[in-house]
Amino acid sequence: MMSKTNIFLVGPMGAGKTTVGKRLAETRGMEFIDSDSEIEIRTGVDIPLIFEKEGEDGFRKREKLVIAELAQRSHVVLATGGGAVLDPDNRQWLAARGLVVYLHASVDQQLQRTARTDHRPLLQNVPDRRATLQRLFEMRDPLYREIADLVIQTDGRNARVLAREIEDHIDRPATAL
Ligand SMILES: Nc1ncnc2c1ncn2[C@@H]1O[C@H](COP(=O)(O)OP(=O)(O)O)[C@@H](O)[C@H]1O
Ligand SMILES: O=C(O)C1=C[C@@H](OP(=O)(O)O)[C@@H](O)[C@H](O)C1
Ligand SMILES: [Mg+2]
Repeated sequence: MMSKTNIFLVGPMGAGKTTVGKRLAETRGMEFIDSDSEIEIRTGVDIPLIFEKEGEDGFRKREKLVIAELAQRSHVVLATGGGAVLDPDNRQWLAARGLVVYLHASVDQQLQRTARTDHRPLLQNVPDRRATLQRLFEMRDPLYREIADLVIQTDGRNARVLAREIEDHIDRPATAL
């Protein structure tokens, strides 16, 4: 499948896109790119500062530029940010240019895996992190599903197992996908 040489990971914060993506790229000998890291490299500042100075809108514009460009690459594993699918153009580019893997996680699991992080501005200074994650998830889950070629349940499963499950799917004959 020539058009599917890329693997694009989508899903909510704490699904493990960055962690699983790195591992997958390593085992398959592919380049790993994280759209958030790419934005930080290009701007020279971190994501929270971009939100602070430019708001979420400013961040989304930068995210869109990066995704438009990275989706044109070949043979990459791209971990997107949890909100990358909000933009219809982003969804179209991702769907057209790679195998889209939705890493699914329950809100409880998202909450656990984002507990110690201070680099996710949407979860900072909110009165109820669970309610915030729940609201985002309800809004975004249909968008992840809209473009997913593959949905992987991540609750209680480690990154190694998840990377292998994705590999198993990729290496199956195309008819079985
Ligand atoms: N399958 C997993 N099992 C346990 N912990 C995980 C798993 N995937 C990720 N983590 C941990 O959860 C946190 C968030 O993971 P991350 O890869 O940054 O998620 P995302 O990029 O989807 O927001 C990190 O501390 C990471 O080590
Ligand atoms: O869900 C979101 O809107 C966001 C998720 C983050 O990426 P991760 O999903 O990798 O945490 C990052 O892009 C930014 O903080 C916004
Ligand atoms: Mg990430």
